[in-house]
Amino acid sequence: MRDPDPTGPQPNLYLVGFMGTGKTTIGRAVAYRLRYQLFDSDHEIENAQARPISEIFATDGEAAFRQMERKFIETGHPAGQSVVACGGGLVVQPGMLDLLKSKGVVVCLHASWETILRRTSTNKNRPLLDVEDPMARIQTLYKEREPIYKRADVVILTDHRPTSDIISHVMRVYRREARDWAHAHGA
Ligand SMILES: Nc1ncnc2c1ncn2[C@@H]1O[C@H](COP(=O)(O)OP(=O)(O)O)[C@@H](O)[C@H]1O
Ligand SMILES: O=C(O)C1=C[C@@H](OP(=O)(O)O)[C@@H](O)[C@H](O)C1
Ligand SMILES: [Mg+2]
Repeated sequence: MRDPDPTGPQPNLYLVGFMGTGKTTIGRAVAYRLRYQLFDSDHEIENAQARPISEIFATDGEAAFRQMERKFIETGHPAGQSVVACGGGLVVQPGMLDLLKSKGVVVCLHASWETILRRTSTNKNRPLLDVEDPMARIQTLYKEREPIYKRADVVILTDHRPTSDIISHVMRVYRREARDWAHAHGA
């Protein structure tokens, strides 16, 4: 089903949250329903660099990747009518959450550690979890990042929920938050 209210305010929607919470999957579906452009920060960086994230991490290191994420957010996408599925660490950089909030609505997808482990164990393209004990790494990183994720405009739980349910929830929340965002930003 497409958006029932295409006449409301149309600020960007930023999906943030830990690896495996469904940002890429949900972002694609929500962009389709809103008839917005979809940007996935990971895919944008891989395209610009013409190499996979694992290679960027291995060759240039994580700090260089974070710079690429920052550059994408600062210059690489339109100011409205876009859904941006962010890589899990993008929003954790200093100042980034407030920057995203100034540009649009920020929704965080949440999942338990067990769900994250299950959803990320099927592929090896997340270098930070390509370690001997991925659960320990998930827990450490999550604890570090949680204070930032909790400061999103809205946090949506995704454990044991079909994607269709989460998509509807994100749509509902986006419409409400978009009105508040437009009001606060005089848009
Ligand atoms: N609600 C869900 N229920 C079951 N599997 C899901 C759900 N959301 C995402 N997935 C699966 O989890 C994996 C990671 O999803 P992805 O969208 O890549 O997450 P992220 O971009 O947050 O890392 C994919 O295989 C996806 O199909
Ligand atoms: O959390 C992170 O630091 C990362 C998350 C990944 O994106 P997803 O959250 O889409 O898996 C990707 O950007 C990179 O592997 C680093
Ligand atoms: Mg993703």
